[in-house]
Amino acid sequence: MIALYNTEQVYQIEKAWFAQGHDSFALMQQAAWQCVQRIIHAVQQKPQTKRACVWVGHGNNGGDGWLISHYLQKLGWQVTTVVMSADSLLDMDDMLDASDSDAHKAQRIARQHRDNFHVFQQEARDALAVHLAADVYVDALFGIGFDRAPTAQAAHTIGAFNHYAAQHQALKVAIDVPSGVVAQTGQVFDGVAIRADITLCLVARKQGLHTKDALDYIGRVTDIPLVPHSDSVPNAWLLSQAYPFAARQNNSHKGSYGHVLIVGGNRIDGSQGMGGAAILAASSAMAAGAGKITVACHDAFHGAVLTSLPDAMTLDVHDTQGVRGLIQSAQVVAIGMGLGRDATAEHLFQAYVQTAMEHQVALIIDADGLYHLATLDKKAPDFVQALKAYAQRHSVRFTPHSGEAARLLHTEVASIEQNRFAAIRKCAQHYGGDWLLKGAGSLVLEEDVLYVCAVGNAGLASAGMGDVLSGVNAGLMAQQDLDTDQRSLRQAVLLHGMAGDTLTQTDIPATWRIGQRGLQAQDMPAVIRHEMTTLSE
Ligand SMILES: NC(=O)C1=CN([C@@H]2O[C@H](COP(=O)(O)OP(=O)(O)OC[C@H]3O[C@@H](n4cnc5c(N)ncnc54)[C@H](O)[C@@H]3O)[C@@H](O)[C@H]2O)[C@@H](O)CC1
Ligand SMILES: Nc1ncnc2c1ncn2[C@@H]1O[C@H](COP(=O)(O)OP(=O)(O)O)[C@@H](O)[C@H]1O
Ligand SMILES: [K+]
Repeated sequence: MIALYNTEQVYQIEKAWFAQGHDSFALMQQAAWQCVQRIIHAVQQKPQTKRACVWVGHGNNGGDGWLISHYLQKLGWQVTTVVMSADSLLDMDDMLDASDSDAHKAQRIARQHRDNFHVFQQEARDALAVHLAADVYVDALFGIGFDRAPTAQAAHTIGAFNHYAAQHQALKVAIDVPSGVVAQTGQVFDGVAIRADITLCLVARKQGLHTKDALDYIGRVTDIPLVPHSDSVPNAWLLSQAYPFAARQNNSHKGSYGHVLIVGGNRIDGSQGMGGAAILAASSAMAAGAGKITVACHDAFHGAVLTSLPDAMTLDVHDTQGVRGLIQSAQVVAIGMGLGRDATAEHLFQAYVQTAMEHQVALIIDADGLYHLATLDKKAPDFVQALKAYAQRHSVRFTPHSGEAARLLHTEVASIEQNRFAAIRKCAQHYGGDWLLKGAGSLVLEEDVLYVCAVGNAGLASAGMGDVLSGVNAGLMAQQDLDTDQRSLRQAVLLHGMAGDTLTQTDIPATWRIGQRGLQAQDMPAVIRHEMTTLSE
């Protein structure tokens, strides 16, 4: 698994390196030289490619850019350097000063040899345009120092980079981070960021590159580690490889693989109801290999459940006696998918979770279950505290998307989105247990270790996909013959994402192939089963 670091950790790694007596400017030179090697490698298919346009900012990322310009020129390339702001330009008549920053040293070296640069000005874009024909566009505007919404000048420069690179059909190479992407969080403000084909990530892989908005901007990421840092503890890990499943024992029976109870699929006040949520969760739990499934849903849906999933048993979700009885014999209760948000559903939620705790049953709390949990956090704090205490000793998984997480933390969605890494940690601190924060580049916090999911795609952005995931989760958790990794939350998230990727890949048998548009939750269970088989081989 690739280790992911937050911005402070990256600065810390650099600091530790310098503290050992290494020179910071030498590191910048190394960074630039290696970037140049990668750029040359990237264009080797087209050896006539020797025109670069390097856009530099005023910080150290810009320093990398000045040196990249210089080295490419030395290698015979035709290079234009575009400077974001005239403020960062040095007076070349001044002597090199020992207190010069690394970025200034870099600029001085580049300009001493050949002063071929232009200052970007929004109002004079047309005059600049004639200098911008190039095969490779290098983005050295901002790196990890970019941590807030761009200024107007930054936004205009980023926009112009994308515009002219597209006009010249240039390869877009981002140095360290595509400018406009916050390396800490993956956030991009109002779609203003460099759309890179390649990101050359310096020193250590930044956690924000693989989640949220960043996914649309990073292109292919290549690491240039520069300094040894294997002893530094990363903030998270990039999840891409599921654990293989062990074969089943010959001498086993359905009881060996656990009983899953799905509680959801309710119907309130004569509404159409949400029976589909329970059906999707149940069929996915079955596809993930659970031995036995019972669906506790509104009795209006019992016929539908049996038609689509004859392997399941049904029970009326309002039959509290019956459901409580079944909870005692289940290995896992997955509660909330289409449970409804009225007072009766809230009462059922609290009662069933209480029973699961009394009988030490593993829990998955999703969808409307999370809605009630947020309400109960204010209304019945003792219950929420008891659940937290229970989660210290037993398996409890909470699986919100940003909207549900916001409600659980009694805040706005925007504040979750601003820093999903911080949000998932807050959720776990407040409620205990293991957490999944869903969305592009989902975050998993399991046994206090943070993961960023590198599989899955926007085809999964359709109704019912979360219910499928709850089912996979429940199905894996129920199978006690599997080891902890194989039953883990991260394994469920991986299987779900992998099935989505398989369905939307272009190089797979036509039977499985669909597309991101029109991918439906009901397409998933069969492919989840296929992924599990592939992993078992
Ligand atoms: N010697 C070193 O420490 C090394 C640093 N390296 C490079 O240095 C980069 C980090 O450099 P810096 O810390 O100087 O940061 P940056 O070069 O990323 O950006 C710095 C400047 O941008 C400003 N800024 C931040 N957000 C902004 C926004 N939204 N709009 C406008 N301005 C904004 C900051 O206030 C700061 O002045 C790395 O990403 C990497 O490219 C590499 O050369 C490796 C060695
Ligand atoms: N753009 C995306 N890229 C990757 N995964 C996504 C994307 N959009 C949604 N997903 C995944 O699909 C699932 C959707 O779950 P959820 O929002 O709970 O849907 P629902 O409540 O409709 O079932 C989550 O696992 C989520 O991470
Ligand atoms: K950059």
